[in-house]
Amino acid sequence: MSSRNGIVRQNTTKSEFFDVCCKVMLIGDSGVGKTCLLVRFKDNTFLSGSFISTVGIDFRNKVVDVDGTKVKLQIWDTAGQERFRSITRAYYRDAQALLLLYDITSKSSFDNIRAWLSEIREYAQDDVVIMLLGNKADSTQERRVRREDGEKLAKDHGVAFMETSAKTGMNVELAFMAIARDLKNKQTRNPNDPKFCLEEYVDQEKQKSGCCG
Ligand SMILES: Nc1nc2c(ncn2[C@@H]2O[C@H](COP(=O)(O)OP(=O)(O)OP(=O)(O)O)[C@@H](O)[C@H]2O)c(=O)[nH]1
Repeated sequence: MSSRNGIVRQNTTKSEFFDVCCKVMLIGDSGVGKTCLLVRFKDNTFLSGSFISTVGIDFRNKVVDVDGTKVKLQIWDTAGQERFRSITRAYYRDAQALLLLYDITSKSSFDNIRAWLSEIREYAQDDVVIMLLGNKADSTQERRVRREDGEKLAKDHGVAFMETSAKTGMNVELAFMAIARDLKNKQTRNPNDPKFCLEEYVDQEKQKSGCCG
């Protein structure tokens, strides 16, 4: 253990020092791309080929740097299938952030977002950070959900939004890094520091990168 800027730096393995640790959960219907998004972020690769559904719950760690603070993201990848719902519900309470995914080529996965949001309200912490992601943005020919509809839904529920592609990597780093920044600020902010606004930050970063998502 070591100390930096008044924050106790901890480690679980020699190569994995961190200052703050946050639990992030990936949720959404089966097949929307939760596992692929996580693998893209963690290993910068795309899992193509046959689709193997997650059974129950799985997790991976990644330590990222936010303005010199090492943030350990413990990312829980949940099974989207209904039959595993009682298992995943049990993990909601510990999550500080939720990445809620739909698939832009699947109208039903988008329509189910309202039900997912109700579930979040019921089982997650009141101050949980939520980001809505419209994944598979590379599949332009098969698109069934307009970006504007995703934006509107997110706005109606006061959550940040972006479209992503686990296949091309579009916005994947941005989504996780924005969450890491928000959670780091929550844990290390002095009472007089200005509040961090995730939605504003995401909009600024999307404009900077010139990316439409
Ligand atoms: N074109 C495209 N395909 C994707 C993308 N992300 C995932 N896929 C494909 O979608 C299928 C499902 O992806 P998964 O990541 O396994 O989906 P999941 O949400 O984890 O599914 P469950 O584990 O059942 O909840 C796979 O065949 C992936 O190759 C993407 O960004 N673009």
